[in-house]
Amino acid sequence: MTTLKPNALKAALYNRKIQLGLWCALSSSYSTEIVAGSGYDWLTLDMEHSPNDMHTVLTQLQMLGAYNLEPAVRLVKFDKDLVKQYLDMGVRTLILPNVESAAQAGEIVLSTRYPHRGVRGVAGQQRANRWGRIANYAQTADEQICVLVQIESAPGVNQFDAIIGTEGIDGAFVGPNDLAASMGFLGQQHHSDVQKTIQSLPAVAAKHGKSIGILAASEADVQRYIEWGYKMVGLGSDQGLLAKASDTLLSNCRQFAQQHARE
Ligand SMILES: O=C(O)C(=O)C[C@H](O)[C@@H](O)CO
Repeated sequence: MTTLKPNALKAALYNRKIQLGLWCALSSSYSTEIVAGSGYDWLTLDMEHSPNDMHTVLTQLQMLGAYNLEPAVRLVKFDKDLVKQYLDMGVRTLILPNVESAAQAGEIVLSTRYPHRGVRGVAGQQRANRWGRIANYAQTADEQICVLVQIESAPGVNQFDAIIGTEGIDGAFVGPNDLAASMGFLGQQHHSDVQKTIQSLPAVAAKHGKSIGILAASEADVQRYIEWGYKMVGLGSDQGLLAKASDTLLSNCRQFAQQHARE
C-alpha cells in the first residue's frame, strides 16, 4: 500500500518554522540535484522566468524524490488547467504569481480541490497518486497540497489581508523585483518605501495564522527578512549563484595573472 508523503514544508509553515530554500531556474535536473545536495528545506522550480517546461519540471521532480526537501513550482500564471496538470504530475506546493485579490485567491483554491470542494479535473491514474497505488489519494490530496500566492504588486499589497485570509490559501510569497517595479521603483527592491512594505506583511499573515516567504538578494537580506518574521526564505537562485561565482573567480584570477604578466 503506497501512502501520500506528508508535505513537510506546509506543516513547518503552519508551525511558523523558518524554512530555507533556493530558486531554481537553470531548468536542469543535473544542476538542481547539485543544489539539492546542499540540504535546503525547499527548492522552487521556476516556470515564469526560466526555460523550464512540463518535461524539465517532471525530470526534476523525479530526481528530487530522493532528497528530503519539498519541491515547489512557481507557475508562469494562474490557469486552472495548468494547476491540474502540475498537481497530477505530483507537484504538491504551488506558487501562483501576482495575486491581487481575494477573488483570484478563491479561484486558485478551487482549482486545487476536487468536486464538490473545487473544480480540479479527476484522473484515475497519474503520477500524483502513483498511478492508482495511493488508494485514497482523491480524498486526502488536499491535506498535502500547499497553495502559496505571490504578493508582488501594489494592488496585491493593498488586498493582502483579504488574500491571505482566504480559506485554502496556505501562505504567501513576496516577489521583491516585481513589487518594487509595481511601486514605481523598477530595479530598486531595497528602496526604503519597498522595504517598509516588505516589513509590513509578515504581521498580516501571522494574524491569519499563516506564514509568508520572500526571495532574498543577499545574506544581509536573509537576516533582515528573518528578523521581520519571514519564514519561507529563498537564499537566492541557482543562476545567480553560478553567475556570481563565475564572475568573481575569473576577476580574482585575471587580476593575479595581470600582476604576474610583467615577469
Ligand atoms: O518579483 C520577484 O522578485 C520574483 O517573483 C522572483 C523573481 O521572479 C525571480 O526570478 C528571481 O529574480
